[in-house]
Amino acid sequence: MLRSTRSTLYERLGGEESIAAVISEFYDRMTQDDRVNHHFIGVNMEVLRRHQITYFMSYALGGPKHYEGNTLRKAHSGLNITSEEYEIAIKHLNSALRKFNVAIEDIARVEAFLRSVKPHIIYK
Ligand code: HEM
Repeated sequence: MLRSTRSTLYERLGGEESIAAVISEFYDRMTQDDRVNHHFIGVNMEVLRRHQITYFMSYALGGPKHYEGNTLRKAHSGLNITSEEYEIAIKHLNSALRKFNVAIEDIARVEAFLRSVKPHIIYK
């Protein structure tokens, strides 16, 4: 069995195709959730989905793609995202990762990364 130190999260999640599926599931959940979906009114979801996929692949998961979107701080400035809304996003992403049978310790790694960028996303 591959030891976790011998492969990247990107590889263990199954590469680009699986990550795209997780991100789609994540956005389905976010846009169906009345507590947060007002943030996505008028947003080009296809562009957002693509940026998210490359963002996760390059920064969060150690994959090969290069993210070319806005910085997280710039993308979320003015959106007034609260800490509670951020927690809802974490829960939906965890559920999406579980649905695709990602190992619990890898889900924890993704969550730890996302917590490290929380100050860039929420409104203070
Ligand atoms: C949990 C960690 C999060 C990460 C890693 C993240 C990541 C990103 C990325 C990479 C983009 C694309 C930037 C671009 O298009 O150049 C983006 C845009 C956006 N995010 Fe997040 N996000 C997070 C949480 C949230 C939350 C909690 C909300 C709202 C409830 C949110 C709402 C948005 C919106 C509305 C945009 C589009 C802004 C626009 O196109 O004007 N994000 N996010």
